[in-house]
Amino acid sequence: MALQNKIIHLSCRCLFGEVLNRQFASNSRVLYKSASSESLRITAVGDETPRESLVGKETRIKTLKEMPGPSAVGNLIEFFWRDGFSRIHEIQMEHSQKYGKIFKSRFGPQLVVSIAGRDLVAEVLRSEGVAPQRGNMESWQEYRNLRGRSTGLISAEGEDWLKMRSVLRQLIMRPKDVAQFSDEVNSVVVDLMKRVDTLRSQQPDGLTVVNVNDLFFKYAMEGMAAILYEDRLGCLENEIPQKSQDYIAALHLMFSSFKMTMYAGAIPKWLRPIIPRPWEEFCSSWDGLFSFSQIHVDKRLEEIKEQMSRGEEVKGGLLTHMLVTREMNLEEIYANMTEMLLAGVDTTSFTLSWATYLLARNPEVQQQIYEEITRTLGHGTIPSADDVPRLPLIRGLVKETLRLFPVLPGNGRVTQDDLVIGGYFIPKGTQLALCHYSTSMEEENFPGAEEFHPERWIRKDATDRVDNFGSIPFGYGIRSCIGRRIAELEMHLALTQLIQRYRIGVCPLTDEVKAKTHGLLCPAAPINLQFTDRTAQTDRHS
Ligand code: HEM
Repeated sequence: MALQNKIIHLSCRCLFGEVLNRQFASNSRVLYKSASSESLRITAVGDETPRESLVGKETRIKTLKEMPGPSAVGNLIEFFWRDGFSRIHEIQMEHSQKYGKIFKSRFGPQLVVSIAGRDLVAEVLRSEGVAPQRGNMESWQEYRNLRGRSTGLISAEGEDWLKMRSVLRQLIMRPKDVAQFSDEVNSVVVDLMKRVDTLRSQQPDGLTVVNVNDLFFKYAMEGMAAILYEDRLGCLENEIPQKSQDYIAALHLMFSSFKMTMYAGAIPKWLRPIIPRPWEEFCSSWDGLFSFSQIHVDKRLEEIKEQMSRGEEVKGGLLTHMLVTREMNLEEIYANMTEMLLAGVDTTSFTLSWATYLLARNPEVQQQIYEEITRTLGHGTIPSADDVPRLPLIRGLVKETLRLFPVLPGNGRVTQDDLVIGGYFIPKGTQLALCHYSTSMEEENFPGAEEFHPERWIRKDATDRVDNFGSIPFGYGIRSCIGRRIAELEMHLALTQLIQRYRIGVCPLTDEVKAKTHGLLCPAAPINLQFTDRTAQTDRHS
């Protein structure tokens, strides 16, 4: 054992955020840690002397072998026989109830340690280094090497990731940076409302929008194009331009093969000549996505060049800034635009679908939110990013939706140091799965966890921080979602205007809709909703 007969440093963050460095002895079979210590980073330093003051307060650190978890065969049956891939969120819950807040699973040669406790998740994320690694991205990197493409923020690691992250962080991480996109987003919201009117007018009842996710997919795509490419695609028009239809089809293909993008890497390379299809589809869907982004980036680049050649001042948004400053090279810009689009469309559209579904099924909550909006903005005022802090229930609505339906039900990390988590020694290089879905459904983290209560997120006063590692749908810390503020802006502005204008109701066509995992947590059946114009009468009754 690598740590045999050595002193280990345990660096733990106490309740007040202070980092405590401790030394403990290890011998051939037993490692020790303080019973009260939390996240622990371990470094072997080759000294055998235990700190006397700690002796007696210690508990034994257990090994991975001792960690409970489902058997490898059980996992195989669960995933391949019982279609576990579409029930990852449920399996998380079942396993955490059965094996506890930390357990191990084996997927072929890959050992994964699942962390299903709020405080343990907090420990892992709070003890991260400067460039955390999310998971095995080998297949993504292999595609990029094959085509001479750059990695983007999702697929990059180490120095490459740090460089790109520091560029993008300055541009889109703070609410005030994305507030400047308010007008662009609102112009897309106007098109969204027109589209709602058109779609419901095509139904016999004049109210129903069938499969709202299709609508929100187009809204999210249009919104992302407006922000990322500084361009409009016409996805929400009655007649979608052919070019944009092709893009949408390409994106649907990309998203529908998302599972493939996640699992193609799991198929060993030597199997590719025998089963070539997964890898081929994986590559061709990436080809489509990269070329989609490249067309838009190149178009903006040409416009900038022309403006410069005419001696005009170049003004613009995110892409213009990136192209003019060249803090990233062109290939890195293509890659980041591609990966941000991939990350930003389905995530936002599924969340909007769930949010409207929850509003429809909870009319009293919808009415409270409507009243907050009219009280704060009056009737018909178009909200901007600056208004959102004055609409705590709209923010609570998005948070509560993402708690109940976290688009990414789990997240990954590869440990970059030896760690002790939950009393177990976890060697460097171990794949961790952070079980966000199960922590967000735990009663001890969220009383009445199954219920929809947007108001649970409202702060009572300035000291009341509703930080809860039980629900961190955008992740936490240095490697968290870079697009969080963009996604929130798109969702807050769209939901505020939808609630202002319509009473959203359940439709007889839709019964209860369950969630399934398809890469992301998405509705297992189409969500059909009714959008009734609010009038003086419907304003008062829900
Ligand atoms: C409801 C909407 C969204 C949700 C719930 C969401 C959630 C997440 C989560 C959980 C992660 C992983 C964080 C971690 O590993 O700690 C992530 C990463 C990421 N997201 Fe989002 N996301 C959303 C929208 C967006 C949007 C709109 C964009 C683009 C503008 C975006 C771009 C990214 C990127 C580039 C990363 C990788 C960051 C890095 O590795 O440094 N996301 N997102």
